[in-house]
Amino acid sequence: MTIHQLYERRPLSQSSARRDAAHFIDGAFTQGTTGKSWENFHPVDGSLIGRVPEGGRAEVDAAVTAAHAALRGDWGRMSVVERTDLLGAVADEINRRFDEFLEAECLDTGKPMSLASHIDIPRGAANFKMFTDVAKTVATECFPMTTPDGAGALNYALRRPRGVIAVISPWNLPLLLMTWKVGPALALGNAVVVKPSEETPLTATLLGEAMNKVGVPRGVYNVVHGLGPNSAGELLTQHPRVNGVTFTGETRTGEAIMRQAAHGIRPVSFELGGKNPALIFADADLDKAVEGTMRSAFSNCGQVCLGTERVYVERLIFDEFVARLKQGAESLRPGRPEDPSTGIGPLVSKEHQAKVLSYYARAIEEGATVITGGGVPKVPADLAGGSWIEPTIWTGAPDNAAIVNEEIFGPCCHIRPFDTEEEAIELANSTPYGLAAAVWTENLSRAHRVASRMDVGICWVNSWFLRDLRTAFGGAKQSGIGREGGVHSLEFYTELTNICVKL
Ligand SMILES: NC(=O)C1=CN([C@@H]2O[C@H](COP(=O)(O)OP(=O)(O)OC[C@H]3O[C@@H](n4cnc5c(N)ncnc54)[C@H](O)[C@@H]3O)[C@@H](O)[C@H]2O)C=CC1
Ligand SMILES: O=C(O)/C=C/C=C(\O)C(=O)O
Repeated sequence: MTIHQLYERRPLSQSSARRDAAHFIDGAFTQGTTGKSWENFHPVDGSLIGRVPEGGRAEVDAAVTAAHAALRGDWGRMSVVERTDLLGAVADEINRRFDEFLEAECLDTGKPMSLASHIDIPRGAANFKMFTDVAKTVATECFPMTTPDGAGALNYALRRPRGVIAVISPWNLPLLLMTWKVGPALALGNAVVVKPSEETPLTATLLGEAMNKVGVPRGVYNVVHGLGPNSAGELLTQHPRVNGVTFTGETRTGEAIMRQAAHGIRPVSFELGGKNPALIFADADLDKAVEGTMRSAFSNCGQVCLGTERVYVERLIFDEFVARLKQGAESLRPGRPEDPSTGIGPLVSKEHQAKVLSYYARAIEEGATVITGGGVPKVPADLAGGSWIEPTIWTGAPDNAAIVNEEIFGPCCHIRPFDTEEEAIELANSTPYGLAAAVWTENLSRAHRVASRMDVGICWVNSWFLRDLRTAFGGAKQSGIGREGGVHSLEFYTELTNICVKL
């Protein structure tokens, strides 16, 4: 039976029992001691999924203490092979319980199962597998040197785990983005305390069960739920015994976390916001460019930091491109995650819907022309409680408009014509962000030339979100600090100790 057949008769929100989340500290699930909690709602219809406990100082302290104990205990003593075998088993366990992870992720986010079953959950498992390979093949540098007595000396560098890593993760790709950090952290011998987004607590909690099932020692993987400021997020990133902080989310939040991590000089690794451009040249394969931009602007309801919110199209094909993207956007039918014909899910929450709608209103004030969308779609009565939004396309806004410069994080883009390659490059680089770009052209020389001038961490040519996990991933300018992925993750998750041996 396929996952869609499983849910054919009953919506996901009615087919599962109420699910309360729990902290996972030192290998055990707990509701903690604060007595505070919040309600977690299904963004599709506003139904209650369950309650989430809010962690405080006691939970954060307990989790950090457990993580240090794990580093001093069995986990710290394991060989790389033993450690990576266990993490391979975690990946297998995610795959074995694939449907449970899928259901939890779609309950929390409302995203279509067709999307999460192809991207979120498989990547959750792959993030563990990939970094076990990296950890097993880490090389080290060695510099033989001469000394005045002629005997010489040998320098070699040992890579050691950094220690206890705080992982602060967002709600748009909850399991994928959390394991993208937990995978390398653990493979390289660290222990983690995760503070998942308050919007999406379930898959991080479920991963605790997988860790216990395969025998990952207690204290290696900890989860403390809570909010950001004045709550578990701030307490964790300020905690004096946390040795490094890795974060994916909004740039302004990154600034706050950086200040918090400054106490005690803790290193940070940040993947932050974007206002990513797509450049569509007249010599592009238009079918591919339209299909790629459809995905980059609208998939996951536009809640992807790498998504395209600015599209620059060579004037010769501008009208045709706009017409075709409009047609595509209007074909996206809102629906429940379990419905295979669903083209677009809701935004993650009512709060985020209000934010995106405020930009839709701002677009009008700024003089943009609404090509399609701009509001809340009509949905069947049983979905009326959800945080739905129309895929939206604008043209004609001035280059300094907020909708052209600020990250909206919704299914929307502004399309503007350009006349020369030089102009397109200048427009693409014109925001303080520098996460990703997409260049669409069939001209090989132009592809390389333009890509090399994008001020971004990741530039796709004739594609989008094509991910090889061995590559450096991260943002330039205000879109991040550092790179993760493949051997690049070694930089943040390990400390180098140079050993100089006099011969
Ligand atoms: N570029 C990206 O990858 C993402 C961008 N966003 C954007 O950010 C906006 C705000 O959404 P949020 O969920 O609030 O994202 P956020 O970036 O504020 O939060 C992400 C994570 O950081 C935590 N956090 C917030 N403040 C903190 C603090 N002072 N110390 C420690 N942890 C803290 C949150 O609890 C959550 O786990 C969204 O409307 C969206 O536009 C949201 C998610 C991902
Ligand atoms: O593929 C990845 O590792 C990450 C993809 C998306 C994000 O980082 C994001 O939307 O925040």
